[in-house]
Amino acid sequence: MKRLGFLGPDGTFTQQAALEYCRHKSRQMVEYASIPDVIWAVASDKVDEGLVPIENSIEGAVNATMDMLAHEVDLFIVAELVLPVHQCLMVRRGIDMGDITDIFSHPQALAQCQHFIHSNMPDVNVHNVYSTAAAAKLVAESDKPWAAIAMPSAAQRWGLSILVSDIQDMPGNATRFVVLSKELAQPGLHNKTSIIFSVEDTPGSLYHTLKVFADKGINLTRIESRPAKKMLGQYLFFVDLIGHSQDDIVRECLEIISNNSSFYKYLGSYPVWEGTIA
Ligand SMILES: O=C(O)C(=O)C[C@]1(C(=O)O)C=C[C@@H](O)C=C1
Repeated sequence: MKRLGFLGPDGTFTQQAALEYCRHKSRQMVEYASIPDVIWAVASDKVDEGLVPIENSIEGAVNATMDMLAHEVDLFIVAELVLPVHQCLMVRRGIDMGDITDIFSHPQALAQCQHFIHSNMPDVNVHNVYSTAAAAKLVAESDKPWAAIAMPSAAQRWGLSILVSDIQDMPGNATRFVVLSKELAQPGLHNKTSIIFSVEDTPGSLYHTLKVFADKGINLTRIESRPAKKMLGQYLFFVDLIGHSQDDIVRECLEIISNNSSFYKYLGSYPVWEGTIA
C-alpha cells in the first residue's frame, strides 16, 4: 500500500484532509512533525506521497510549502483538497479566559485569529509551534494557564476544553491542501495545472507572460509571487490555471512561457477539487 506523509500529531487540519483523501485512495498514513519534514519525506522516498497545506482564504500562501516546491525539491502536485477551517481556543479544564498567559498555535492559525487575539487577549504572549495539534498537546501536557488554537477534534484528542469556538477572523475560512508525489497524476475530468516562472525586470514582461494565457482563453485560478531569494526585487510567480498540460492549448502556452523564462518549473496537472477526490 502507498504511504502518505502528513503533518501531525493527531488532530491537525492536515490529518483531517489526509483522512478525507484516504476515503478515496487507500493509503498508509505516516505522521511528521513539520511541513518541511513531510515534503523531505516524499523527496527522499520515505513515503510515496505527502499532504501539505498550500493556501488559506484569510492568510494566503503557506510559505514553507511554496518555497520548498520552488527551491528545495522536484515534486509534482497530484491532488488538491479544500477544507473548511474552524479555529477554537482551548485550555485545560478549570482554566478561564482571564487566566490565560500564553497562546500557542501554528503561525497560519494565529494569523487567521489575530483580530480575536488582539481584541480579547491583547496582553497574552503568542508562540508559534509546528502545528495546531502540537499546540494542543503542549498545552495539555503543561501545568501552566496556557491556551492553544486548534480544531475541535484536537481538543477531544488531547483532553482540552473549548473556551470559544469559531474564532477565525472571517467566516468561510478554508485551507487548500495539495498531495505531492514524484509521479505525475492521472488526468481527471476537470484538471488544473500549476507552474512557477520568473520574468525579466523589463516593462510589461509579466503582462506579456499572462497575455499568453489570456489570448488562448485560459482561466487562471491563482497567481502569487514569492521572493526568488537571490536579491531583493526578484520574484518567482506561482500560477494555477484551468486545463491539463496535455491539452494542446495549455501545452502551447507552457512551451512559450518555459522558453521565455530564466526560471520555469512545472508542478503538475491534477484533478480540480470538486468537493471530492477524483
Ligand atoms: O497546524 C495544522 O493543524 C495544520 O494542518 C497546518 C495548517 C496550515 O499550515 O495552514 C493547516 C490548516 C490551517 O490553515 C492551519 C494550519
